[in-house]
Amino acid sequence: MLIKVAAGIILRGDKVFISLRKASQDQGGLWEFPGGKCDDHETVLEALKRELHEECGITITDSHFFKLVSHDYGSKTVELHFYKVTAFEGEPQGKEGQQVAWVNIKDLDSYEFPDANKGIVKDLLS
Ligand SMILES: Nc1nc2c([nH]c(=O)n2[C@@H]2O[C@H](COP(=O)(O)OP(=O)(O)OP(=O)(O)O)[C@@H](O)[C@H]2O)c(=O)[nH]1
Ligand SMILES: [Mg+2]
Repeated sequence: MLIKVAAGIILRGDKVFISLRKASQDQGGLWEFPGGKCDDHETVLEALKRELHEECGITITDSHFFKLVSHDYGSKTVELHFYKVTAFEGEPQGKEGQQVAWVNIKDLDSYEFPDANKGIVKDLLS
């Protein structure tokens, strides 16, 4: 099964906004870049806008494609489309009750992310 996912790297100065996946979710207890699965007939950018509005309460006004990562978790393969989100309206928050944090980009490696994110975290640190 191939799952297409849009994820936003929400940036403000030298900080990035991350959220904690709930224990009940896949990869629970790990930090992530907010986002989610693309619906049928939806572009990745539409999915990114919808998911960041649903999960963080923001409206994206500027974003740029950053990287595509395919990762095989065994039971499924995710195709993660990462976008840098550089301008938005509203203050990001955990709209679904998830724990969230603004962290310094240089400290990103002290947070535990899913395996699929390891390369992205490295890229952001370099
Ligand atoms: N949003 C997000 N998902 C990620 C990241 N890294 C990663 O491996 N994933 C995987 O991508 C898949 C889909 O993401 P999701 O669970 O956020 O999807 P969703 O918001 O539509 O959730 P739902 O199906 O509960 O409605 C999950 O299997 C998740 O583990 C990441 O940085 N951000
Ligand atoms: Mg999600």
